[in-house]
Amino acid sequence: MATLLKHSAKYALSGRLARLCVHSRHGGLQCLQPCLLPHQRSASTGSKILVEMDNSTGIAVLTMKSPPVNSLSLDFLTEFSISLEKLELDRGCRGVILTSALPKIFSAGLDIMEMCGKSPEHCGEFWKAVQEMWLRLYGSSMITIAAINGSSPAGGCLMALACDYRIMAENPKYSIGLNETQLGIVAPFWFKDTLVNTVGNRVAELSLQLGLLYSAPDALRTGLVDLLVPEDKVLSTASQTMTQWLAIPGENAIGSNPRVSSSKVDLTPKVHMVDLSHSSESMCSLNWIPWTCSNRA
Ligand SMILES: CC/C=C\CC(=O)SCCNC(=O)CCNC(=O)[C@H](O)C(C)(C)COP(=O)(O)OP(=O)(O)OC[C@H]1O[C@@H](n2cnc3c(N)ncnc32)[C@H](O)[C@@H]1OP(=O)(O)O
Repeated sequence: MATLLKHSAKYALSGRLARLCVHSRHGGLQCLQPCLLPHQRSASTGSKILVEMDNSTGIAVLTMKSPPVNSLSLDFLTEFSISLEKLELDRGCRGVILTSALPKIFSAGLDIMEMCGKSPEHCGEFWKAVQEMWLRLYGSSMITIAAINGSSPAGGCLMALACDYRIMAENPKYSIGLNETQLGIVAPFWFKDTLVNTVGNRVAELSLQLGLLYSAPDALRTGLVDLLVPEDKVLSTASQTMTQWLAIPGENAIGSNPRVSSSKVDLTPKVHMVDLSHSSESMCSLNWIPWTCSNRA
């Protein structure tokens, strides 16, 4: 497992996800139904994720559509990771916009029902799925933009932080942040490192210790998000921003993957910087599931 995590999420996780596609009892790829739309667009939808791909631009929109709050259940996370893996393997896809179909909510974070009264085996499977979601998103070779069109606490914030750029609706009622400590849960080091890489040490320290949820304007001030726009402009702005990012010359200029924009050059190493290798075994064991740790204490 250590070697698996040390290498890029892209290939390391393919095997497991591929097996899930075939054998998953959680639905996964089996429920993805492709269909064609005009103008070189294609779409596939599962029960919780809609993926729309524009083949002329190489931009995919991944829309979370799991009412009431897009909570990150095991089923959701499995479908999410499979959808992202499919896009990663599609050489025509260069950028992914992550957004929500639900009014007022981007994602409520981890599904609390997955953390209560479940067997240790289930908790282990769930926690691995959380890690896989993060590895796949943070380690993606595609440009990833979060179009945050609603509140996004805890694991929802982690999803947004794992993207390259964050655009949020300028609605002061929407909040975002890693509020785990408010729930009596210690955010794992890779949650922390993802936040530090975005907002810096001091803001991350205050944010995590106090479990702060920021309003959209405060999130912009602290650097948690990069841009606020009117709610009805979140997706169109994300598309425009994506086009700008994709215009940066590809890495083929320096003899590497032609799909990958050079703006991603510093991103893949972020997964390595967060040194998962030394602790990956324990991360994937029950000892490293934060809420079971606090239960034992
Ligand atoms: C180590 C890492 C550990 C943890 C990371 C995490 O992600 S833990 C989860 C943390 N999430 C939260 O703290 C979010 C809690 N939810 C909210 O703050 C609000 O629900 C939210 C998302 C702002 C939406 O508010 P709104 O007023 O629009 O809806 P309401 O609160 O009435 O919720 C609607 C129904 O959704 C259920 N629900 C909400 N959050 C979750 C969740 N995280 N998991 C599962 N279910 C959730 C809520 O219970 C309501 O259900 P209902 O049956 O209608 O009563």
